Amino acid sequence: MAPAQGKQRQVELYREPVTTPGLVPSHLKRATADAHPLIEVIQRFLAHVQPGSGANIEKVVALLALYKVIAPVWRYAKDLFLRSLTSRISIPEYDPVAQDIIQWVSAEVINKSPLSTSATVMTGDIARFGAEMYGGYFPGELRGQPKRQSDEVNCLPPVGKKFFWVGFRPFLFARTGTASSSKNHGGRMLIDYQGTPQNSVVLFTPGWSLHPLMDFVKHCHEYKLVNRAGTTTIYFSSGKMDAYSGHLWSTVVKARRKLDTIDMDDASKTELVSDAEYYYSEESKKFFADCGIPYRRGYLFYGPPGTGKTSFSAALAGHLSCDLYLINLATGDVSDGYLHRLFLALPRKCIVVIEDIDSCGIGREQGPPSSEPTHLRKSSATAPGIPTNMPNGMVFPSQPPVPQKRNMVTLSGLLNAIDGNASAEGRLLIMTSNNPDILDEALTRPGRIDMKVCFGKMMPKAIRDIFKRLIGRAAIASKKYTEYQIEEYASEFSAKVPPGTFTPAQVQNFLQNCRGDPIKAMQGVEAWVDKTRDQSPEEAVKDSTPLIPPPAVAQVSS
Ligand SMILES: Nc1ncnc2c1ncn2[C@@H]1O[C@H](COP(=O)(O)OP(=O)(O)OP(=O)(O)O)[C@@H](O)[C@H]1O
Repeated sequence: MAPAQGKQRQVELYREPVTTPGLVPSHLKRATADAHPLIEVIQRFLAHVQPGSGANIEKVVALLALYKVIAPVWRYAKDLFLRSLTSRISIPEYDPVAQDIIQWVSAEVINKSPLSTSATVMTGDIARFGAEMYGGYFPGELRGQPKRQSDEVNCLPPVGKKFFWVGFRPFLFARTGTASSSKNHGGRMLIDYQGTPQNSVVLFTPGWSLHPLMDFVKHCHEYKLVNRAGTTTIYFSSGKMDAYSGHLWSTVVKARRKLDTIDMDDASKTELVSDAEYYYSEESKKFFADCGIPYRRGYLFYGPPGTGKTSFSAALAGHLSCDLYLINLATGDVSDGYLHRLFLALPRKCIVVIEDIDSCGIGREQGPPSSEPTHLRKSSATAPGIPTNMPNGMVFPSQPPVPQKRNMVTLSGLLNAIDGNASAEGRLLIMTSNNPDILDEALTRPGRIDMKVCFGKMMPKAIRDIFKRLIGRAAIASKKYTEYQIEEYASEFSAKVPPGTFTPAQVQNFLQNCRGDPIKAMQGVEAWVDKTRDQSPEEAVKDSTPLIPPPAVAQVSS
């Protein structure tokens, strides 16, 4: 008998309350309980504490059933309102415009509102990943002070919706989830020109005009420019699209490098800078348009490694207040199609650098280069029709053979990407090369390359300048030396360094190790020159890098 009693008690305890008789149809009660498991718990609890209270249970269920019916109607009404009474814009998240908006919402809505209840929070390495996703900047990164990425916690808008006011106008900001996310907010996932789903940012505002939205987008862009003065965003192609974010480019934000920190021939620097400034002037834009010339400009920077080709490109981007896009074809990961997509995704004003263009095998399509050794050849910079500003007769040192990597980009693919019909206009293209002589003429012909600039080894003035910058500034700041003394030391130092022998990277490396001490620099320079003179730039830098010996292993006698 005992087991049978136990069974009956169990049935009483867990009898199914949704089947209680009443006005609410039982299938609706069942649907409610299915949608909200908590209802089941409440009903069971009420049935347990007050077994005869069918009416109470009925009220709870009736209320929730009402909610169940009203919720989709409310959603539909809200959607109908958004569709018919608001204007909206959708922007793929990889687009810089979307990143400007995300930054604004992060800084002005999420971070300032005490009522923000959700955010995407990132820190450390994840923050770096976030920086890549969100265009490389953080909401806290204000007044040109990039924060250290490793220990900052940053709040970005969560996937979902955020409502805010700008003045008297309400806005609704929505971010879709990832391509694989089940919550992708009404299917507002954008499909890019390749048919790949992209995360997107959607903005709504009441009214039937797009103007308020466009004004807001402009406002976000200006906000970015103001808050990010003093930094340069560097985009680099990793060769693969990020499967999570769908981004073609990864980014880092760096403190803006000033042009006066690049030691090079003054005439070349001035000519390059004024050419680039003119290129982006209104007058030049009009000239290109009037003449029907595609609005593009190209430079070839050539010279030994470590002479500042990439550094100058970054400084120029900072000077022109635009972003820098770096493409390294030598990784072997970039194909013709991918390169084409990279160029399609460029904004109108930017500097694109294709690094070490000679090292990826491009230029070999038209047959092997001259058999004459590179270090004996004269520069081809005096090609007719191209303004040059390099010292003629420049002789390059012998270069170690560059290991050829798998080359997935063909010359025709590269030409098509940089100035094919589909290629965007407005960019400034810089190709860098250690061996300009082996480049195919089609690549460097006027129209594709408008200026060739040599980045050579250090001459006396540049040596004095780098000494004053790397040693003099700290020494004067310490008040141990006067400006006059530093001038004297700089001249003495430059007299001891043979001209045209060392790259800026080599001299920089030596001076850095002197830690702002001019006496140490003067004492060590002759020995350094003797030791380094015959080394290749890479060997010299490696050799002067202090090695920390492994800890001594204690001898244990048995
Ligand atoms: N002309 C220069 N003025 C100031 N610093 C320089 C200059 N050239 C090189 N450097 C320093 O040397 C390092 C390497 O420079 P960078 O990468 O710009 O050289 P590069 O010519 O682009 O080399 P590679 O051909 O290997 O890409 C950087 O730290 C940079 O600060």
